[in-house]
Amino acid sequence: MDTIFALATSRGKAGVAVIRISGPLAHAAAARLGGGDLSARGMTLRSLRDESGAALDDGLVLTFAAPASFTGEDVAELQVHGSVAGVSAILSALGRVPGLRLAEPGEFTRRALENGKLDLAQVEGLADLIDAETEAQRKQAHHLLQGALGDLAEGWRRDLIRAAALIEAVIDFADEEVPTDVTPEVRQLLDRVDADLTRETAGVRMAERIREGFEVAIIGKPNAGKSTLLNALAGREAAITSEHAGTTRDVIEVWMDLAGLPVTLLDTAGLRDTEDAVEGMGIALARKRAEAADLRVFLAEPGEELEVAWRAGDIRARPKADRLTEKSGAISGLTGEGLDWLVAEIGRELSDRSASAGIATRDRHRAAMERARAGLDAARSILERGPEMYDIAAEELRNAIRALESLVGRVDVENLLDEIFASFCLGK
Ligand SMILES: Nc1nc2c(c(=O)[nH]1)N(C=O)[C@@H](CNc1ccc(C(=O)N[C@@H](CCC(=O)O)C(=O)O)cc1)CN2
Ligand SMILES: Nc1nc2c(ncn2[C@@H]2O[C@H](COP(=O)(O)OP(=O)(O)OP(=O)(O)O)[C@@H](O)[C@H]2O)c(=O)[nH]1
Ligand SMILES: [Mg+2]
Repeated sequence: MDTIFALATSRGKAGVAVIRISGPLAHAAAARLGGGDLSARGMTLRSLRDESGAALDDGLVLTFAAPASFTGEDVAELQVHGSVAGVSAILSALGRVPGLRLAEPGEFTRRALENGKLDLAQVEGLADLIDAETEAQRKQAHHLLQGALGDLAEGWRRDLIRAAALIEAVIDFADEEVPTDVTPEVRQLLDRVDADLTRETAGVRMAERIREGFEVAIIGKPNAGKSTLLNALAGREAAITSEHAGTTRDVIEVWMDLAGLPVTLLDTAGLRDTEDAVEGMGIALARKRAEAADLRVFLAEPGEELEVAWRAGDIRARPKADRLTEKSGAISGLTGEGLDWLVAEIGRELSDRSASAGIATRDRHRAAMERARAGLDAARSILERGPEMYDIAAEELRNAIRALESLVGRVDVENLLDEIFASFCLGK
């Protein structure tokens, strides 16, 4: 097994930078730069030198002995000054240590997976955690990293193994008097797992929204103040505004952390009938994006017709509150009136929806759970046909169990790994 190393913190100026080394030569390599023996697990301050004895930096050297490390291998860390030149000198010196090579993106985590330190769903959780930019994303990712999906899958797997064992006992004793009818217990086990799988599968859609972000489209007539509103919420001049109706044509996207939720706000062209071909293209695009968005803010007076379907949860905000005497439900991007109300409304609607998110977060999880359910459903209906069909039912249950095992990467993972690790940072 190669010994690999990489900068684990991001490149550039920083207080401290962490360089991680993992593999059989990790401790020897750290000792080579740090001078002298290092304890099996501990931290010492060392003066780091290259092979000619020239000083590189002073840093903390940490050692972890296999298997008690992040990767499960011998690991050493150099925690050095976060200097661009310093880090690059140390990385070059490590590159000259025979037997060491620079890690591929995600390679430390891949080793943690191979050594059973993390399961595949935890690896996905780790990737999501590193990508997390809002509180909702952080919580969801951390839950996955802690092994919540593996724990769920293990519970289901145990139930299905018990159900299969009960059925197989009947098959094995087919010629003898079977003491009890196993079907009530089997049915109960299968019903319970089926209900859990149904709920978790339904939650993936919302978990995906939290992972990828919600789209909220601002729509309204030209000149309603959509772009001014977008700029006020974004806190910067993301869109051009003017007194001319028909200013915005392209869809302007602004990412923001809205009450802990990841949201992309869309500013769109004002909706109206127009003879102008280019404006017409902008309006068609506005409609299309508004229809596809998770939520629409109608910046319009009640009764104003926008020809975009109103859906449950959509929000109406009346424009230009500063010009109104009756201000309820009105906002102004110009004066800031009502913006707290609008943000709270959007936040409340999206967090209500987020409550249905489950632990599973990806298409891969959904597909595995759907395969498990298909096997389980097949087993259940085959069981109804009597004991002579039990061997086929047991086979279906084994398919379901296998699908659950793929959830945590116990089986069928090889072809997935390259894809999953391709998105990892170098040094993770
Ligand atoms: N300096 C540093 N900080 C870090 C990491 C790291 O690798 N280095 N991590 C990297 O992602 C995260 C922490 N994750 C870690 C997970 C496991 C082990 C580890 O040594 N596990 C051993 C021993 C556990 C123990 O001492 O209780 C084990 O699981 O056997 C270390 C870090 C975040 N902070
Ligand atoms: N009094 C007042 N004027 C506003 C308000 N919001 C925007 N305006 C003004 O209304 C005009 C149009 O604003 P925009 O934000 O460009 O309107 P829009 O809805 O993006 O317009 P289109 O892009 O053409 O669809 C500008 O002159 C703004 O300064 C508001 O809350 N109160
Ligand atoms: Mg505009």
